[in-house]
Amino acid sequence: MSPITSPVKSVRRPGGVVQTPRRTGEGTPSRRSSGGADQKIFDIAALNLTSKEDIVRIEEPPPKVALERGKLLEEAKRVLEGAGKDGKKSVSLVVIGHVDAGKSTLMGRLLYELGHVDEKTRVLNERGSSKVGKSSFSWAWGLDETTEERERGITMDIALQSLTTSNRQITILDAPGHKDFIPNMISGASQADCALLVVDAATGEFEAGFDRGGQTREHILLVRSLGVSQVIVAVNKLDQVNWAESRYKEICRLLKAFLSQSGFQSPKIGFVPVAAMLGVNLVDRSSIEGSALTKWYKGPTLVDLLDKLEPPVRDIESPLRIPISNVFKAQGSGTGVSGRVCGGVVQVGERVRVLPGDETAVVRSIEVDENNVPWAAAGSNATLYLVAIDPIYLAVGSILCPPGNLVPLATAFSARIIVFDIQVPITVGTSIELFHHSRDVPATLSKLVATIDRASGSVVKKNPRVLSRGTSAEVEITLRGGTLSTPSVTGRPIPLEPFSVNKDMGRILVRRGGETIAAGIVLNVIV
Ligand SMILES: Nc1nc2c(ncn2[C@@H]2O[C@H](COP(=O)(O)OP(=O)(O)OP(=O)(O)O)[C@@H](O)[C@H]2O)c(=O)[nH]1
Repeated sequence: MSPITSPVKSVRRPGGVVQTPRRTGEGTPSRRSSGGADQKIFDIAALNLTSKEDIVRIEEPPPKVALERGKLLEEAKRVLEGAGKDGKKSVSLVVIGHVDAGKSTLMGRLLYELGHVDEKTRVLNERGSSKVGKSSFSWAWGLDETTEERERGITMDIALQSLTTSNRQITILDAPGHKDFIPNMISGASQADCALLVVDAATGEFEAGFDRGGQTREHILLVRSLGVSQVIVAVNKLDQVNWAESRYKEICRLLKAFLSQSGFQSPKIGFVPVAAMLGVNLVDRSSIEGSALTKWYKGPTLVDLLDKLEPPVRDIESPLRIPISNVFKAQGSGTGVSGRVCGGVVQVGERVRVLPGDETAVVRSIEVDENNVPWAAAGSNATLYLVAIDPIYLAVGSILCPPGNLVPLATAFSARIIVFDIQVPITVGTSIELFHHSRDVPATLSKLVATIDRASGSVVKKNPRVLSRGTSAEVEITLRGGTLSTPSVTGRPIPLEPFSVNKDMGRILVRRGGETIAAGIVLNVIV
């Protein structure tokens, strides 16, 4: 079969390898990676696949499976139930919020406070950022690693980090806030269990993010639609408003109402006042600056809240599903792919099928949170090093599954969607951008089957002419071919599974003209 040509985007692993993205998506600016000294640039298109080196790689004897299936499941269950390494439960957290809310600064400072960033790196980032006149971004430099991100002072792609608290092992996905990079944010959010929403308390800034068109609102709706049900809200930059309790309370009140309306339940929403740049109330608030906050705030710190995040139930009994969010050249032999395990368990030595396509690969090794592990179960954000496959068959958006239990391929499917707060109603034939995990493809809303009552699920109107804001509806979606900017008639099939079979695999987002217009779940594959 012909090689897969779907667009490639990247998720960076700090200090690791980076792949140059080749995206064609509407509203998705191309991103050039700087290729820092410790970063190896890898472009699939530039690979010389017929070189001797690659042939040797492909022929390397693959490792053997260590555990028989039943034993593997037993062990995975035991570890997940009784918690993982060091008795810590694992959760993944996407950091979201409007542009410049302070997401990268917060994570950079938190990693430092928790001892995950050494003093030498901190000083280097401080000096480097000050040299280019961006000293206020020195903490963000710990996550924004590319030259372009550092020069522009914005996050453009997802940065992966991990940190530990007393009871949790947390994988952090720092998402870009700028609206041009929403597709990358969606890719990160679809790999997360929980969200950390950062909002800027400064006068006018919170409002800019929260008003219609602001990313605070859009990110909340997106993460909830992608299955995230726990959120911590860090009300940041309180130093900018003189640590005013009234401002904090007002922001909490507005956000709580919007979060509830978006489907978050009260016990799963936490609020915490912070000043990321000064490090106040992240791990403690004992500093001089923190004393202004302690006059009225006696609640938990950010770390206290992180330490209580509850991992959702992991579906390890279901067949293996790993949507690929990143592909890169491995050091040594093979190709690295990373993504969230959305079902089942994978172990070293297993053969996996890559969909779409006819190819299989063997798992040479697995990394979770930068540690080598013998297996990875549902819920893990894992990196798999694959051998016995030509890397040209590995692409962002493809799915890894067992050769004997494939994900159906679809060019048309039915879905239940909820229409967001849109200005222009949706009509039959609307051209859309369909998002499924890290894949985005051109598609058409080919049929409006019925509008549905959100509470009872019963049909309100069959064959409606239009769908307006807030409507819930059953629709049919047909993929189109080509690229998002130059679509053609026939779409290539993509792997899709109904929500009733696998929740993580059955969620979709619908965008039009750079705006997210609906979220939904896959009901049935039609063809
Ligand atoms: N005064 C003050 N400034 C802060 C604080 N936290 C972050 N900033 C500043 O806010 C600006 C934006 O910070 P970033 O961390 O890059 O924001 P971001 O949300 O990661 O930005 P994007 O990812 O590009 O959306 C920087 O100039 C920071 O120094 C804070 O607690 N107080």
